[in-house]
Amino acid sequence: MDSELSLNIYTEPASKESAKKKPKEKKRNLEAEPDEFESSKREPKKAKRSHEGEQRPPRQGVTSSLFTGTEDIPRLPPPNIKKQKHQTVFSQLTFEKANLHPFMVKNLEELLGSTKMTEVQRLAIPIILSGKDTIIKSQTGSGKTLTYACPIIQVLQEIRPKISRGEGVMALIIVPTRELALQSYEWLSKLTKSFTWLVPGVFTGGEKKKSEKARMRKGFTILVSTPGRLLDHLSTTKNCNMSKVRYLILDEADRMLDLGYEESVAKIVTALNDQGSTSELRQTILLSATINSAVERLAGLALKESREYVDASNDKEQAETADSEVLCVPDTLDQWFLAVPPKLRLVVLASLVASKCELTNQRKMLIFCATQDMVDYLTPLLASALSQKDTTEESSDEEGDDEEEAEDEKNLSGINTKIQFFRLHGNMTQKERTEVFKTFRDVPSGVLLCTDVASRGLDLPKVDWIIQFTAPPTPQDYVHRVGRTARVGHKGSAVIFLALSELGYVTKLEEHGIRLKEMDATKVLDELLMLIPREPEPKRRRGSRSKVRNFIPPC
Ligand SMILES: Nc1ncnc2c1ncn2[C@@H]1O[C@H](COP(=O)(O)OP(=O)(O)OP(=O)(O)O)[C@@H](O)[C@H]1O
Repeated sequence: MDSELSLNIYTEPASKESAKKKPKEKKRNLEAEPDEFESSKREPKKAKRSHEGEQRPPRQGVTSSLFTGTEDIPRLPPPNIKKQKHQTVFSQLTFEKANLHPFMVKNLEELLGSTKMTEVQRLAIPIILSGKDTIIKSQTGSGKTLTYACPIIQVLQEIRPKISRGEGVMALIIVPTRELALQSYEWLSKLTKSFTWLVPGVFTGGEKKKSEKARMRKGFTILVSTPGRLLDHLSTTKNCNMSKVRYLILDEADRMLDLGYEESVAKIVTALNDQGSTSELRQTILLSATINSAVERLAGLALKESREYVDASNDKEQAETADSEVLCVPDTLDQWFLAVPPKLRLVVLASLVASKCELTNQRKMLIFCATQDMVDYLTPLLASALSQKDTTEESSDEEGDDEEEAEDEKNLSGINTKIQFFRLHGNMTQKERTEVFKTFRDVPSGVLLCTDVASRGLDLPKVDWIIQFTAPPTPQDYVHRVGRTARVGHKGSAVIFLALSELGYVTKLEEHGIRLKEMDATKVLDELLMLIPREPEPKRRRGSRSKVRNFIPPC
C-alpha cells in the first residue's frame, strides 16, 4: 500500500463523488477516507467559495515534502464505553422556589435571562442554606458559582442589625487562579447590587499589595482570593480580620491541588481557626468538577465530619477513584480527535482555525498548548498566516516591492481577514492577563491561545470550539479543558490533536466514559485549499514569498 500522504497543495480537493468510489482500505492514509466530518456543513461553504461556473485551472503543482513519506494512520478498534454519564443541566425549579430574596431573584432573572435553576443549584442551595458543610461535584459549566454565591448572600443580607464592612470578612472564597478570582468577584458584585451594605472584594497575586492593604483597611464582607496572596495578607496585613468568617468556600478544589496549594489551604484554615473562626462556627463548602482521594483529603482538612455530599450527576454506582472515575461532559458537546503526524500538525491547526472561523463571523475558539513558549510561538505565527492585521503591517514594511508581489501577498493572505488572536498564560503581567481575559470574554469572535491557566473555572461566553493542540496529562484535565465550551446547555465542539503514538489516549478517555469521533486531517486540509482565493497564480519572481509557504515549507 502506498504509505505516502500525497496531497498536492495546488490541486483541487477530491470531489465527494470520487472519494466515494475509492475502495475502503484496512489501514488508511490521509487521502483515502470519505468525508465523515461535518459533510453537511461543508457543502454551503463550497458553494460560497467556488465562484460558480468558474473552473479553477488545474495546476501542475509541486507536492511539498510536508505531504510525502507520511506514516499510515492505524484504524482504532471500535469504542469500548461501558458507562457513560449524562447530566441534565437545568432543573424545572425556579430560583424563587429556593427561598431567595425577591430582589436577588429579579436580579438573577435579568442577568441570566432565565429563572430556572440548574440541577446542581436545585440540589445544593437548600443544603447550603441549612447550614451544613458540603462537598459539591458537578460537571463543568453547570453554574457552581451561583450555587454557593446565592445562599451566602441570602443569609448575610438577612442578618440584623445589618452587617457593616468594618466588622471583617464574613465569607471567604478561595479559588486557584487570578482570572477565576476576578470572575467570581464580578458575580458577587452583581448579586450584592441590591444589598449595598454587603461589600465584596478581591485579592489576586500580581496586584499591588499596597492598594489591597488600603482596601482591606476599609473592610470587605465577602472576599475572593487566590491562596498564595491570601496567606501573604494573613501573615503581614494588620487589618486582615478573619475572626468572623462564617463561610469558607474552596472552589475548583481539584485545580487547587494540581497547583500545589494543599499546604497553603491548610495554613489558611489554621489561620482562620487561630483568629476565632473555628470549624464549629464556620460552614465550609468545597466544589469540584472531579472528586478523587486528594480532593477528599483536602476536604478532611477543612470540613466537618458531618458533611453533605452533592453529586449533580447522581451516579451512585460510580467508583470514586482516580482510575475508574466515570467523567461527566455535557451532552451538548461534540468531541473529536485528529490523528496527525508531527510534521503536519501546524498546517492542520492553521487549516482548522481558518476553516472554522471562516464559516461564521461569530466564532470563538480556545487553543490549548502545553507550554507558555508554545503559546508565544504560535500566536504571532497563526496571526501572520491567517489574519489581515499582521499582513497589513507586513505589507507596509515591504513598501516599494513590485506590484505583482504585493498582489500575490494580498491574495494568499486573504484566507481570513477578520480573525483576532489573543494569548493567555501565567508568565504575562497581571495587567496583560486581566486585559486579555476581559477583552476575549467580550468580543463576539476570536481565537485565544492559552496554557492550562485558562482550563479551569473560566466562564468565557460563546466559546464554541476547543482545540487541544497538545494532550493534557490526565482525562480529568481533558474534561476541564473541553468544559470551556458547551456551558449551561449551549452547544460546543472540541478536538484534540494526537500523534500516532498517542492514539492510546482515545482508549484512556473511553475508560472514563468519554467517546471521541475521528476527524479526518485530509478533510481539514481540503478546507484550507478551498479558502485560498482562486485567482490564477501570478508569475513568481525569485525570492518572492507567499503566506501559504510561511507554514508549508517548500519542497
Ligand atoms: N440557572 C442558570 N440559568 C442560566 N445560566 C446560568 C445559571 N446558573 C449559572 N448560569 C451561567 O452559567 C455559566 C457557567 O457558570 P459557572 O462558571 O458558575 O459554572 P461552573 O459549574 O463553575 O463551571 P466550571 O466547572 O467550568 O468552573 C455562567 O455564565 C453563569 O452565568
